[in-house]
Amino acid sequence: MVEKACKNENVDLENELMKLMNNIICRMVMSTRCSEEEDEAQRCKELVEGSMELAGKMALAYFLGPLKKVSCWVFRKQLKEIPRQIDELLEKILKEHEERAKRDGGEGEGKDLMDILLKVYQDKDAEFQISRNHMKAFFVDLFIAGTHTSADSTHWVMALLINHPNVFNKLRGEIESVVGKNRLVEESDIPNLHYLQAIVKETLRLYPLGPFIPRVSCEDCKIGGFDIPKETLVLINLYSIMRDPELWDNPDEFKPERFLVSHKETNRQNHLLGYVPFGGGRRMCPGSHLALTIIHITVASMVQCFDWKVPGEDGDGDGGKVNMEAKSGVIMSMAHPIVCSCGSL
Ligand code: HEM
Repeated sequence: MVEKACKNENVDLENELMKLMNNIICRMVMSTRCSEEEDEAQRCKELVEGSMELAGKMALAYFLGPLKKVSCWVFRKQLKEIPRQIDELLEKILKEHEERAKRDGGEGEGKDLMDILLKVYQDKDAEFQISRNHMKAFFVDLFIAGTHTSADSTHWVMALLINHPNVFNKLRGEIESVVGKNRLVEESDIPNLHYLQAIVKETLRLYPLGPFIPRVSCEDCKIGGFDIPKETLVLINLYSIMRDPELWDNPDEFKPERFLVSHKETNRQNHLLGYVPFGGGRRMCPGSHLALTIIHITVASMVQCFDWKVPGEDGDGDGGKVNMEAKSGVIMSMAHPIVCSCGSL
């Protein structure tokens, strides 16, 4: 990004954010990065994208009921091929980790998640015995659930900031007053960046990445006056809950200030007002803290270091607005990814 800013070239934000989030998860899981030379992480990214696309198509067919069985037949080749390729890649990386651990006698530095799980896997006295398949499934979960979600949410935050220069400037002012002008913003600064946190919260309220969450009724029940028989698939519409005018003042308006209240009050409000971008209950997103940490530090760095502009109608790089339309599908991504200039300060 710095290179592109220096050359005054346009940045494809969706692509850059996806690379960044993939790098972060790859580093956590297996100490590798997603760059041109290191194809393992790049391969992970491609396989995750393939799985997401397939999962989206299958989910759509599933929700349409009778098409469920037909879709398994239509996508049978991909349903076999993608998991086989993921398994092959993960097996290779697991073997490399095992060999490295043997060489280091288990004392190597910089342990990643794979090293930690391998230790539990090899420990015959562990309280819970995990298998190789457990480990692989866990890594796939982390990649599928953790990369697109964080990248797309950051994308929405930047879109709203570009379209609301007053909010952008106020955020930059906050970063300057907390961090100063002589160093880069760090993770430890985040608790003091209240306006930043409010902006991210407000973005996730308006653009929840998973707008619907599925549940299956375990017994006959009534919801909102409707009879729901046992074992019915129910979709909970998080998007509508978070734009419900009964719960939120001017629900369609981007107003981060609504979250600038004391911590205690925010918790009370979130509870009462149905703030549910990460779902709720037992199956609530277990990655919410990680996601927020990543989104906060990414947005703060992008606002601290760069000026963001999308081309205007005359294509002159000034005063343009980002189109906020969402793509149709089970994930709420931007329909028109941002391509913009990012002059560095
Ligand atoms: C802004 C980013 C994210 C958003 C908006 C988000 C949202 C969600 C939502 C709405 C659910 C369904 C919850 C429910 O059914 O009640 C979910 C589930 C899940 N998320 Fe996230 N997520 C994000 C980031 C992450 C990250 C970074 C990870 C892990 C690295 C992660 C891992 C998971 C997993 C494993 C589940 C399934 C939980 C289960 O079924 O028990 N998510 N997420």
